[in-house]
Amino acid sequence: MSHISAQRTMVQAKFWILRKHFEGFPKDSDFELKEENLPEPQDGEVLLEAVFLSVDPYMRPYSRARMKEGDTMLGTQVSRVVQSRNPKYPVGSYVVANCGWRTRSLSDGSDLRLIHSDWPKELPLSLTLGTIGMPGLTALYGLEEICKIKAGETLLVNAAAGAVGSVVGQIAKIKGCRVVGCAGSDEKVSYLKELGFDYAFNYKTVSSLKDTLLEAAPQGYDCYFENVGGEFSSVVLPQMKQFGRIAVCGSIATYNDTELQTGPYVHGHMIFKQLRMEGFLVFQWKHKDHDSIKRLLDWVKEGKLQCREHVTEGFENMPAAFMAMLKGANTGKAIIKI
Ligand SMILES: NC(=O)C1=CN([C@@H]2O[C@H](COP(=O)(O)OP(=O)(O)OC[C@H]3O[C@@H](n4cnc5c(N)ncnc54)[C@H](OP(=O)(O)O)[C@@H]3O)[C@@H](O)[C@H]2O)C=CC1
Ligand SMILES: C/C=C/C(C)=O
Repeated sequence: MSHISAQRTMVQAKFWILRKHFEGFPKDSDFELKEENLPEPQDGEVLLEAVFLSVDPYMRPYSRARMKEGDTMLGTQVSRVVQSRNPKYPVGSYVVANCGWRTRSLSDGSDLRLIHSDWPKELPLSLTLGTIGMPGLTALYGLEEICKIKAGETLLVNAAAGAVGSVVGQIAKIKGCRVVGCAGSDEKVSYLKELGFDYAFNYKTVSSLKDTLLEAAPQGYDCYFENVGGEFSSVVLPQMKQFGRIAVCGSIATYNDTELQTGPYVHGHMIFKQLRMEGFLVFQWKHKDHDSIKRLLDWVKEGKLQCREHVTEGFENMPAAFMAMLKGANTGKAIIKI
């Protein structure tokens, strides 16, 4: 009898594993879809059902640094609590969960952030994975903690139509800056103009990146929010102003490289322009997240911060959505909807 009841309470979960470490750009065959049965939650545990999942650039470098072949693809999701033996997370509540590419998961609560029940009805919960989540916090901290941006300054941001970049540009505008952004298609450039960027260009079609940067800001740049890395930076550095600040947030142009890129050395510009260049990870300011999330949410509610999402339907399409994001298919945050 007890055997029958145990069988009845199992639920099926699907999950994507890293079948083979990526070599260069990821391939379909690097991923594998698996299934397993999950038991009922034990004391302190909850059973989660994924509603929205995130695909992010960090999954590419972190796959090598933090995963071994056979591991579940890492990542965050918005999930609904469907069974609970943890009073902090009642049935029906929603959480941001750090449980990877999975449809259902058991959690002891340690990797969850509750989305408060007063979350505005008119806003999709998926924003907690984008503008009002990790990418939005990255934009805010990079600007305030690293660039220490001030009204009247000129900022350059690349991958500007993406999850982080679109928030960077808009916050810089809120703070009274002149904002120059670039992205990889004309449609994205139109979006940047809609968002209020002062100058936007398609880095894939300009005849000279150097001349375009010069035209956009003849006096140079006070701050550079670096999302891309590689050759692009070599062109930007000479155009920084004295005492310019560079927030090194990401290096997506190099994540799929099999050999290290070399470029012009930066030292001359760093010294004679007295530049400050600092790499950072968003988690450094975790202690500020609670207040920062509220600030981002308030800006969204006030209409000062606009959000766009690139939504892919279906858990089975996660690898395709991830690879498409790495190729630039997304405008705004890349999200998977179950
Ligand atoms: N330091 C931190 O704590 C964090 C860092 N990041 C980093 O920020 C960056 C942006 O992340 P996120 O906003 O989530 O992603 P995005 O939503 O911006 O998506 C990635 C975008 O990168 C652009 N891109 C891809 N390949 C290249 C290339 N070779 N050269 C130039 N642009 C390219 C594409 O846009 P396009 O069409 O314009 O080329 C693509 O849409 C990444 O480098 C990421 O690793 C993100 C979160 C936290
Ligand atoms: C947390 C995200 C890190 C990067 C580099 O994307």
